[in-house]
Amino acid sequence: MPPAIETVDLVKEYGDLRALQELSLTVEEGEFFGLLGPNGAGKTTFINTLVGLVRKTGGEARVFGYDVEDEYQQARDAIGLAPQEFNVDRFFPIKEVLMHKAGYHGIPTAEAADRADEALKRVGIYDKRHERFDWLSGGMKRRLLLARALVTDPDLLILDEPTAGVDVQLRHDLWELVTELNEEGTTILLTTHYIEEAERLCDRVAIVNEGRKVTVATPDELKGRGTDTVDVRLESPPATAPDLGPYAHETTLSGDRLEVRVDDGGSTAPRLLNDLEASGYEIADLEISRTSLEEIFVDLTERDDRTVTRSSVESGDDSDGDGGRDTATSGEERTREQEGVA
Ligand SMILES: Nc1ncnc2c1ncn2[C@@H]1O[C@H](COP(=O)(O)OP(=O)(O)OP(=O)(O)O)[C@@H](O)[C@H]1O
Repeated sequence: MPPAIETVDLVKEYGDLRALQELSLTVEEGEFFGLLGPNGAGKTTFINTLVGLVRKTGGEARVFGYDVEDEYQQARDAIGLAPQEFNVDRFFPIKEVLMHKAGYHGIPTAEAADRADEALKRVGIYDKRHERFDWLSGGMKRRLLLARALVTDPDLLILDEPTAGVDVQLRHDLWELVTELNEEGTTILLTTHYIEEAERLCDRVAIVNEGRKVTVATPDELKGRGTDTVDVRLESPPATAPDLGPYAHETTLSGDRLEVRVDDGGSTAPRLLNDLEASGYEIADLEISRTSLEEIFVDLTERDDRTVTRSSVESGDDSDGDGGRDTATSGEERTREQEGVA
Protein backbone atom coordinates (compact mmCIF):
# COMPACT_ATOMS: atom_id res chain seq x y z
CA MET A 1 0.00 0.00 0.00
CA PRO A 2 1.46 3.40 -0.93
CA PRO A 3 1.78 6.02 1.81
CA ALA A 4 -1.28 8.10 2.60
CA ILE A 5 0.70 11.23 1.73
CA GLU A 6 3.99 11.43 -0.05
CA THR A 7 5.58 14.66 -1.17
CA VAL A 8 8.99 14.93 -2.72
CA ASP A 9 10.74 18.30 -3.01
CA LEU A 10 7.40 20.06 -3.04
CA VAL A 11 7.66 23.74 -3.95
CA LYS A 12 4.98 26.41 -4.00
CA GLU A 13 5.72 29.97 -4.98
CA TYR A 14 3.27 32.81 -4.68
CA GLY A 15 4.99 35.37 -6.86
CA ASP A 16 8.34 35.99 -5.19
CA LEU A 17 7.38 34.19 -1.99
CA ARG A 18 8.44 30.55 -1.64
CA ALA A 19 5.77 29.22 0.70
CA LEU A 20 6.98 25.59 0.37
CA GLN A 21 10.66 24.92 -0.16
CA GLU A 22 11.54 21.40 -1.34
CA LEU A 23 9.27 19.92 1.30
CA SER A 24 9.49 16.11 1.37
CA LEU A 25 7.14 14.36 3.77
CA THR A 26 5.70 10.87 4.07
CA VAL A 27 2.65 10.01 6.13
CA GLU A 28 1.98 6.29 6.37
CA GLU A 29 -1.47 4.79 6.11
CA GLY A 30 -3.15 4.72 9.52
CA GLU A 31 -0.88 7.31 11.11
CA PHE A 32 -2.00 10.26 13.18
CA PHE A 33 0.41 12.84 11.88
CA GLY A 34 0.85 16.41 13.12
CA LEU A 35 2.08 19.34 11.09
CA LEU A 36 3.41 22.03 13.38
CA GLY A 37 4.88 25.36 12.57
CA PRO A 38 4.53 29.03 13.36
CA ASN A 39 2.17 31.34 11.46
CA GLY A 40 3.05 31.48 7.79
CA ALA A 41 5.17 28.29 7.90
CA GLY A 42 3.27 26.88 4.91
CA LYS A 43 0.97 24.35 6.62
CA THR A 44 -2.22 25.46 4.88
CA THR A 45 -0.39 25.77 1.56
CA PHE A 46 0.79 22.18 1.99
CA ILE A 47 -2.77 21.01 2.64
CA ASN A 48 -4.22 23.08 -0.16
CA THR A 49 -1.72 21.52 -2.56
CA LEU A 50 -2.92 18.05 -1.56
CA VAL A 51 -6.59 18.89 -2.06
CA GLY A 52 -6.09 20.75 -5.34
CA LEU A 53 -6.86 24.25 -4.09
CA VAL A 54 -3.29 25.32 -4.79
CA ARG A 55 -1.27 24.32 -7.83
CA LYS A 56 2.27 23.32 -6.93
CA THR A 57 5.19 25.07 -8.57
CA GLY A 58 7.47 22.02 -8.45
CA GLY A 59 8.08 18.62 -6.92
CA GLU A 60 5.71 15.72 -6.45
CA ALA A 61 2.66 15.16 -4.27
CA ARG A 62 0.69 11.93 -4.05
CA VAL A 63 -2.21 10.75 -1.91
CA PHE A 64 -2.46 6.97 -1.59
CA GLY A 65 -0.25 6.82 -4.67
CA TYR A 66 -2.45 9.15 -6.75
CA ASP A 67 -0.79 12.25 -8.14
CA VAL A 68 -2.71 15.23 -6.72
CA GLU A 69 -2.82 16.94 -10.12
CA ASP A 70 -2.71 14.23 -12.79
CA GLU A 71 -5.07 11.97 -10.81
CA TYR A 72 -6.88 14.74 -9.01
CA GLN A 73 -10.25 13.03 -8.65
CA GLN A 74 -8.90 9.78 -7.17
CA ALA A 75 -6.63 11.68 -4.80
CA ARG A 76 -9.37 14.12 -3.81
CA ASP A 77 -11.99 11.42 -3.27
CA ALA A 78 -9.73 9.83 -0.64
CA ILE A 79 -9.51 13.05 1.40
CA GLY A 80 -11.90 14.65 3.86
CA LEU A 81 -10.82 18.18 4.70
CA ALA A 82 -11.94 20.28 7.64
CA PRO A 83 -10.35 23.60 6.68
CA GLN A 84 -9.33 26.44 8.92
CA GLU A 85 -11.78 28.89 7.39
CA PHE A 86 -15.54 28.52 7.32
CA ASN A 87 -16.01 28.07 3.56
CA VAL A 88 -19.58 26.88 3.81
CA ASP A 89 -22.61 27.88 1.78
CA ARG A 90 -24.54 29.85 4.36
CA PHE A 91 -27.96 29.74 2.74
CA PHE A 92 -28.69 26.02 2.82
CA PRO A 93 -29.74 23.87 5.75
CA ILE A 94 -26.62 22.15 6.96
CA LYS A 95 -27.85 18.69 6.03
CA GLU A 96 -28.09 19.89 2.42
CA VAL A 97 -24.58 21.33 2.65
CA LEU A 98 -23.37 17.84 3.49
CA MET A 99 -25.47 16.24 0.76
CA HIS A 100 -24.04 18.66 -1.83
CA LYS A 101 -20.55 17.72 -0.70
CA ALA A 102 -21.31 14.01 -1.05
CA GLY A 103 -22.81 14.76 -4.47
CA TYR A 104 -19.54 16.34 -5.67
CA HIS A 105 -17.90 13.04 -4.93
CA GLY A 106 -20.44 11.06 -6.94
CA ILE A 107 -22.51 9.70 -4.06
CA PRO A 108 -26.19 9.20 -5.08
CA THR A 109 -28.79 11.41 -3.37
CA ALA A 110 -30.46 8.82 -1.13
CA GLU A 111 -27.14 7.56 0.14
CA ALA A 112 -25.89 11.14 0.54
CA ALA A 113 -28.90 11.89 2.78
CA ASP A 114 -28.14 8.87 4.98
CA ARG A 115 -24.48 9.74 5.17
CA ALA A 116 -25.28 13.36 6.04
CA ASP A 117 -27.50 12.20 8.93
CA GLU A 118 -24.84 9.81 10.12
CA ALA A 119 -22.07 12.44 9.99
CA LEU A 120 -24.22 15.00 11.82
CA LYS A 121 -25.00 12.45 14.53
CA ARG A 122 -21.36 11.55 14.85
CA VAL A 123 -20.32 15.16 15.53
CA GLY A 124 -23.35 15.77 17.76
CA ILE A 125 -25.38 18.36 15.78
CA TYR A 126 -28.02 16.15 14.19
CA ASP A 127 -30.79 18.13 15.87
CA LYS A 128 -29.59 21.21 13.96
CA ARG A 129 -29.78 19.52 10.56
CA HIS A 130 -32.50 21.83 9.21
CA GLU A 131 -30.78 25.02 10.34
CA ARG A 132 -28.60 27.28 8.25
CA PHE A 133 -24.88 27.54 8.83
CA ASP A 134 -25.17 31.17 9.97
CA TRP A 135 -27.44 30.16 12.82
CA LEU A 136 -24.95 27.77 14.38
CA SER A 137 -22.66 28.73 17.26
CA GLY A 138 -18.92 28.91 16.60
CA GLY A 139 -18.37 25.47 18.13
CA MET A 140 -21.19 23.95 16.07
CA LYS A 141 -19.65 25.44 12.93
CA ARG A 142 -16.41 23.59 13.72
CA ARG A 143 -18.39 20.39 14.24
CA LEU A 144 -20.11 20.94 10.91
CA LEU A 145 -16.77 21.29 9.08
CA LEU A 146 -15.77 17.95 10.54
CA ALA A 147 -19.09 16.37 9.55
CA ARG A 148 -18.63 17.66 6.01
CA ALA A 149 -15.16 16.13 5.92
CA LEU A 150 -16.60 12.81 7.11
CA VAL A 151 -19.56 12.59 4.77
CA THR A 152 -17.49 10.95 2.03
CA ASP A 153 -16.05 8.42 4.49
CA PRO A 154 -12.48 9.48 3.67
CA ASP A 155 -9.39 7.32 4.13
CA LEU A 156 -7.39 10.46 4.87
CA LEU A 157 -8.84 13.11 7.14
CA ILE A 158 -7.09 16.48 7.08
CA LEU A 159 -7.81 18.82 9.95
CA ASP A 160 -6.45 22.34 9.60
CA GLU A 161 -6.47 23.78 13.12
CA PRO A 162 -9.74 22.09 14.07
CA THR A 163 -9.78 23.39 17.62
CA ALA A 164 -8.79 27.02 17.02
CA GLY A 165 -11.04 29.13 19.21
CA VAL A 166 -13.24 26.35 20.55
CA ASP A 167 -14.03 25.84 24.21
CA VAL A 168 -12.40 23.18 26.35
CA GLN A 169 -15.38 20.82 26.24
CA LEU A 170 -15.58 20.86 22.46
CA ARG A 171 -11.82 20.48 22.18
CA HIS A 172 -12.01 17.32 24.25
CA ASP A 173 -15.01 16.05 22.25
CA LEU A 174 -13.13 16.60 19.02
CA TRP A 175 -10.02 14.89 20.38
CA GLU A 176 -12.10 11.89 21.35
CA LEU A 177 -13.81 11.73 18.00
CA VAL A 178 -10.64 12.01 15.90
CA THR A 179 -8.91 9.43 18.10
CA GLU A 180 -11.82 7.06 17.44
CA LEU A 181 -11.64 7.72 13.71
CA ASN A 182 -7.92 7.02 13.73
CA GLU A 183 -8.46 3.81 15.68
CA GLU A 184 -10.99 2.77 13.04
CA GLY A 185 -8.23 3.12 10.43
CA THR A 186 -8.54 6.68 9.12
CA THR A 187 -5.20 8.34 8.49
CA ILE A 188 -5.15 11.81 10.04
CA LEU A 189 -3.12 14.88 9.18
CA LEU A 190 -3.58 17.60 11.77
CA THR A 191 -2.20 21.11 11.86
CA THR A 192 -2.31 22.86 15.14
CA HIS A 193 -0.79 25.63 17.21
CA TYR A 194 -1.63 23.78 20.38
CA ILE A 195 1.42 21.78 21.34
CA GLU A 196 -0.59 19.89 23.93
CA GLU A 197 -2.90 18.73 21.15
CA ALA A 198 -0.03 17.37 19.04
CA GLU A 199 1.54 15.73 22.06
CA ARG A 200 -1.67 14.04 23.05
CA LEU A 201 -2.87 12.90 19.64
CA CYS A 202 -0.04 12.46 17.17
CA ASP A 203 2.10 9.40 16.47
CA ARG A 204 4.62 11.62 14.69
CA VAL A 205 4.93 15.32 14.04
CA ALA A 206 6.71 17.31 11.37
CA ILE A 207 7.90 20.73 12.33
CA VAL A 208 7.97 23.12 9.42
CA ASN A 209 9.30 26.63 9.31
CA GLU A 210 9.33 29.06 6.41
CA GLY A 211 8.19 26.31 4.07
CA ARG A 212 10.99 23.91 5.02
CA LYS A 213 10.93 20.70 7.01
CA VAL A 214 12.85 21.21 10.23
CA THR A 215 12.36 17.73 11.64
CA VAL A 216 10.03 14.72 11.79
CA ALA A 217 9.84 12.74 15.02
CA THR A 218 7.51 11.30 17.63
CA PRO A 219 6.54 13.80 20.34
CA ASP A 220 8.62 11.74 22.81
CA GLU A 221 11.70 11.76 20.57
CA LEU A 222 11.38 15.50 20.23
CA LYS A 223 11.14 15.97 23.96
CA GLY A 224 14.17 13.74 24.37
CA ARG A 225 16.16 16.23 22.32
CA GLY A 226 15.71 18.98 24.85
CA THR A 227 17.56 19.43 28.10
CA ASP A 228 15.92 18.86 31.47
CA THR A 229 16.39 20.90 34.59
CA VAL A 230 17.23 19.33 37.93
CA ASP A 231 16.35 21.75 40.68
CA VAL A 232 18.09 20.95 43.98
CA ARG A 233 17.50 22.73 47.29
CA LEU A 234 20.62 22.69 49.48
CA GLU A 235 20.61 22.83 53.29
CA SER A 236 23.70 25.06 53.60
CA PRO A 237 24.21 26.68 50.22
CA PRO A 238 27.74 27.65 49.17
CA ALA A 239 28.66 31.13 47.92
CA THR A 240 29.25 29.96 44.36
CA ALA A 241 27.80 27.15 42.26
CA PRO A 242 29.73 23.90 42.71
CA ASP A 243 31.78 22.49 39.87
CA LEU A 244 30.05 19.43 38.47
CA GLY A 245 30.95 16.94 35.75
CA PRO A 246 30.50 17.55 32.00
CA TYR A 247 26.97 16.13 32.23
CA ALA A 248 25.95 19.50 33.74
CA HIS A 249 25.50 21.84 30.77
CA GLU A 250 24.75 24.82 32.95
CA THR A 251 24.72 25.27 36.71
CA THR A 252 23.04 28.23 38.37
CA LEU A 253 22.86 28.97 42.08
CA SER A 254 20.31 31.38 43.48
CA GLY A 255 19.93 31.38 47.28
CA ASP A 256 19.59 27.78 48.37
CA ARG A 257 18.44 26.58 44.92
CA LEU A 258 20.83 24.97 42.53
CA GLU A 259 19.55 24.58 38.97
CA VAL A 260 21.41 22.13 36.78
CA ARG A 261 20.65 21.62 33.09
CA VAL A 262 21.25 18.05 31.94
CA ASP A 263 20.30 15.87 28.95
CA ASP A 264 18.16 13.36 30.75
CA GLY A 265 17.03 14.41 34.20
CA GLY A 266 15.74 10.97 35.23
CA SER A 267 19.01 9.14 34.68
CA THR A 268 21.36 11.99 35.63
CA ALA A 269 19.74 13.00 38.93
CA PRO A 270 21.18 10.08 41.00
CA ARG A 271 24.68 10.85 39.77
CA LEU A 272 24.21 14.53 40.50
CA LEU A 273 23.03 13.72 44.03
CA ASN A 274 26.04 11.46 44.62
CA ASP A 275 28.44 14.12 43.38
CA LEU A 276 26.87 16.79 45.56
CA GLU A 277 26.85 14.56 48.64
CA ALA A 278 30.45 13.48 47.99
CA SER A 279 31.39 17.17 47.96
CA GLY A 280 29.75 17.61 51.37
CA TYR A 281 26.43 19.20 50.39
CA GLU A 282 23.26 18.23 52.17
CA ILE A 283 20.22 17.99 49.90
CA ALA A 284 16.86 19.20 51.23
CA ASP A 285 14.76 18.67 48.13
CA LEU A 286 15.00 17.76 44.45
CA GLU A 287 12.73 18.28 41.47
CA ILE A 288 13.18 17.36 37.82
CA SER A 289 11.42 19.26 35.05
CA ARG A 290 11.41 17.87 31.55
CA THR A 291 11.62 20.20 28.59
CA SER A 292 8.19 20.64 27.15
CA LEU A 293 7.47 20.00 23.52
CA GLU A 294 6.59 23.65 23.34
CA GLU A 295 10.12 24.68 24.34
CA ILE A 296 11.62 22.36 21.74
CA PHE A 297 9.26 23.73 19.14
CA VAL A 298 10.20 27.30 19.98
CA ASP A 299 13.89 26.40 19.84
CA LEU A 300 13.50 24.81 16.45
CA THR A 301 11.47 27.57 14.88
CA GLU A 302 12.71 30.59 16.78
CA ARG A 303 11.49 33.83 15.29
CA ASP A 304 10.40 37.18 16.68
CA ASP A 305 6.76 36.93 15.65
CA ARG A 306 6.08 33.31 16.53
CA THR A 307 2.69 32.32 17.80
CA VAL A 308 2.53 29.23 19.95
CA THR A 309 -0.11 28.56 22.51
CA ARG A 310 -0.17 25.90 25.12
CA SER A 311 -3.56 26.21 26.71
CA SER A 312 -7.04 27.02 25.59
CA VAL A 313 -6.10 30.62 24.85
CA GLU A 314 -7.04 31.54 21.27
CA SER A 315 -3.93 31.82 19.15
CA GLY A 316 -5.34 34.79 17.29
CA ASP A 317 -4.25 33.42 13.94
CA ASP A 318 -7.75 33.24 12.56
CA SER A 319 -7.52 36.91 11.90
CA ASP A 320 -4.88 36.48 9.23
CA GLY A 321 -7.86 36.05 6.94
CA ASP A 322 -7.87 35.89 3.21
CA GLY A 323 -6.91 39.47 2.51
CA GLY A 324 -4.78 39.57 -0.61
CA ARG A 325 -4.40 35.82 -0.83
CA ASP A 326 -6.83 35.32 -3.65
CA THR A 327 -4.75 37.55 -5.88
CA ALA A 328 -2.30 34.68 -6.28
CA THR A 329 -4.98 32.04 -6.55
CA SER A 330 -5.94 30.89 -10.02
CA GLY A 331 -9.54 31.05 -11.24
CA GLU A 332 -9.77 27.28 -11.03
CA GLU A 333 -8.46 27.28 -7.47
CA ARG A 334 -11.03 29.89 -6.46
CA THR A 335 -13.91 28.11 -8.12
CA ARG A 336 -13.20 24.85 -6.32
CA GLU A 337 -13.02 26.64 -3.01
CA GLN A 338 -16.28 28.52 -3.57
CA GLU A 339 -18.11 25.38 -4.61
CA GLY A 340 -17.25 23.89 -1.26
CA VAL A 341 -15.28 21.15 -2.93
CA ALA A 342 -12.72 21.72 -0.23
N1 LIG B 1 -2.86 32.86 -2.01
C1 LIG B 1 -1.74 33.37 -1.50
N2 LIG B 1 -1.14 34.41 -2.10
C2 LIG B 1 0.00 34.94 -1.64
N3 LIG B 1 0.65 34.49 -0.52
C3 LIG B 1 0.10 33.47 0.13
C4 LIG B 1 -1.12 32.86 -0.29
N4 LIG B 1 -1.43 31.87 0.59
C5 LIG B 1 -0.43 31.86 1.51
N5 LIG B 1 0.47 32.82 1.26
C6 LIG B 1 1.70 33.08 2.00
O1 LIG B 1 2.44 31.86 2.07
C7 LIG B 1 3.04 31.70 3.34
C8 LIG B 1 2.53 30.42 3.98
O2 LIG B 1 1.16 30.61 4.33
P1 LIG B 1 0.27 29.45 4.94
O3 LIG B 1 -1.12 30.00 5.11
O4 LIG B 1 0.43 28.24 4.13
O5 LIG B 1 0.96 29.25 6.36
P2 LIG B 1 0.42 28.50 7.65
O6 LIG B 1 1.56 27.73 8.18
O7 LIG B 1 -0.82 27.76 7.32
O8 LIG B 1 0.09 29.71 8.60
P3 LIG B 1 -1.02 29.85 9.78
O9 LIG B 1 -0.54 29.01 10.91
O10 LIG B 1 -0.96 31.29 10.08
O11 LIG B 1 -2.33 29.38 9.21
C9 LIG B 1 2.70 32.95 4.13
O12 LIG B 1 3.76 33.85 3.99
C10 LIG B 1 1.46 33.48 3.44
O13 LIG B 1 1.35 34.87 3.57
